[in-house]
Amino acid sequence: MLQASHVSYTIASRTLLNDVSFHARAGELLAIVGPNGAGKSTLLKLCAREMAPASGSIDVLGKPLRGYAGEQLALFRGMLHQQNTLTFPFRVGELVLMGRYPHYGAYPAAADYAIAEAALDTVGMRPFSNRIVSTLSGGEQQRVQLARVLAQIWDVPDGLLLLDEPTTGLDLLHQHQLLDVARQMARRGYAVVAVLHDLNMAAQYADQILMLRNGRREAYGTPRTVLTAPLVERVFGLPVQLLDNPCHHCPLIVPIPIFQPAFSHYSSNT
Ligand SMILES: Nc1ncnc2c1ncn2[C@@H]1O[C@H](COP(=O)(O)OP(=O)(O)OP(=O)(O)O)[C@@H](O)[C@H]1O
Repeated sequence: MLQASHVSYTIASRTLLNDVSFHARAGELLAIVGPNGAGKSTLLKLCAREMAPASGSIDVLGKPLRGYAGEQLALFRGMLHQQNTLTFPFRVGELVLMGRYPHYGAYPAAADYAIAEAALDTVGMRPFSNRIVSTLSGGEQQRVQLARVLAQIWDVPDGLLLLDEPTTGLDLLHQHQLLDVARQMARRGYAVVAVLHDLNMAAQYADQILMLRNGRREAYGTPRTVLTAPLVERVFGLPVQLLDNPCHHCPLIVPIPIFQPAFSHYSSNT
């Protein structure tokens, strides 16, 4: 579905991504993981065509990403950003219906309303349809934004769903619910790419993992091949123990704290 080949990105003579290649396949959820500043969001923005690579190529459905018109892309590529700022007091239902905008002419059709409602149902936010979005909690807003993106690509056969740290601000139930929805979208035939910080969530939900460090591809493959203790330790700088998750038959990463007491230099004598 999406093929990135030898992608590099430079800004102000600083290389943020260096020779990164991967394939996001239809039917699969690909997790991008890595330490802060590794280049994960930058890579996702390149995949969304919000920016263009300095070198290398990104193809979608066998065609260069840069060859698509913006309106064409909006029909099948949805992107959930880390932060979404609203400058107008939209209601929840209105905002989600906006996701359908690329698909309708002057006015939404009955099918667009139905899809917006179904997307809100999927994230459990339909009872909030009439609320002003800014009055919702952070996690509720995140779920509404996901519904908007889902509504956008709901009825296309081979959509591309890009999620940048989608579980931020969500409670335990809704973190899992969100990634379950993402995986269900993948199983419906979409290619789903999600930037995730929680390696155990990536292990549980991703079909493939791309691990970045300092803008470079450090590892790429199934959770079992990528999430090894030596690699996680090397990339994240934290010793971990690797167990077998008995519920999901995937790796379970247990960090081993190495930190000194943070306030030891403020002893009672000082
Ligand atoms: N416009 C910019 N100008 C200069 N540096 C930038 C710019 N945008 C991003 N960077 C730097 O590029 C690096 C990669 O940023 P990016 O947001 O892709 O990282 P990330 O892996 O998503 O990090 P995090 O996990 O903290 O969200 C960071 O060091 C960031 O400071």
